[in-house]
Amino acid sequence: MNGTKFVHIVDTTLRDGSHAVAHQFTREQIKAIAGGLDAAGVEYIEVSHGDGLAGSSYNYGWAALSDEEMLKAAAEVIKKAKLTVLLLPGIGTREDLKLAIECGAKAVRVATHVTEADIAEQHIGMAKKMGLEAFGFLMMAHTAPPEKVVEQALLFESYGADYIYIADSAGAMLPEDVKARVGAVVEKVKVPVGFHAHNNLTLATANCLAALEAGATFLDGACRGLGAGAGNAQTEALIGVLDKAGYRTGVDFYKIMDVAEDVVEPIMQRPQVVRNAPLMLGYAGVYSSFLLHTYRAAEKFGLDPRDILVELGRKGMVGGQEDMIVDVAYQLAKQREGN
Ligand SMILES: C[C@H](O)CC(=O)C(=O)O
Ligand SMILES: [Mn+2]
Repeated sequence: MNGTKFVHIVDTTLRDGSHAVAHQFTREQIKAIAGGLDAAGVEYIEVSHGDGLAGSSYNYGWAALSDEEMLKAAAEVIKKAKLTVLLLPGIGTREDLKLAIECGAKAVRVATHVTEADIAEQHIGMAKKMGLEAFGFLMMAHTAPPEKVVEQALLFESYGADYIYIADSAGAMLPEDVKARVGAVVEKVKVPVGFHAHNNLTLATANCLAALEAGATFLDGACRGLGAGAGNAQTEALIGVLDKAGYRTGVDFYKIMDVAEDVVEPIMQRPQVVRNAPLMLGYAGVYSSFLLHTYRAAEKFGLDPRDILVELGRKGMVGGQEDMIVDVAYQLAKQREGN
């Protein structure tokens, strides 16, 4: 039992979940989900295109709504939670961040590849100057050893980040991998540390517990797990598990289950189960956001999505290289023809 240890919950249904609905959330859906999460007591509600502010594009996928429309819809119904946005340096700009604040954002997660924290210096600095809570979010953390993750986390901290997040973007980590990275970072930084899981290997909730054991105090979830690849840790399940394990979250278990079942489940385009391709994402260590792009490329070239994912993993493709998926599929198809 963990006595009275408090775990801060960031729900990312309306951001990571955007990947799972091909960025087509409507105003009504955003209002219903954000309102439900707020009433359930979720502390941070992340709302953005799946790839962050200004992510709507040919490369990442066009969104049904602009950032402004999404954020305003959420802000209209949020009474207590902190409206949070994601920003990837190189995609989102100062202007996007200013707009997000005008729409009610209180926190930003500045996300970089795990070895590229240095590109976030200006963005974290300007977020702090603008009065936002700033998270440094290290993506694809399984690709770097713990010492490297620590080095990068310290950079975020030196830029003024209030919190550091370690993201298992490919859902590729085992609990021991999570403990090694989260534990090493917790030991070296002074700010609180969080963990963002993907369920590609069915380990999202177990990995969240491993992160807490290693000293994390922030966790991400998404209702029904709605997120890229096989999705994220299921917020409602996480709340139940944390309660049983003796942690407090301030989130009402019944209310969050109702948001998941009555509001999120009806809008899901497919059940967030671990099908073969998402499982292969985790096994091959591929960025979860590549899943839908891979399905499309597989269909176009008559390939098995798993073969494309294995090749993407072998090539070490990272977020931002979505355009290379078609290229890899084309090369594989040509090789097959040759054989
Ligand atoms: C931009 C990514 O989708 C951020 C994220 O959720 C991850 O790396 O995982
Ligand atoms: Mn994610």
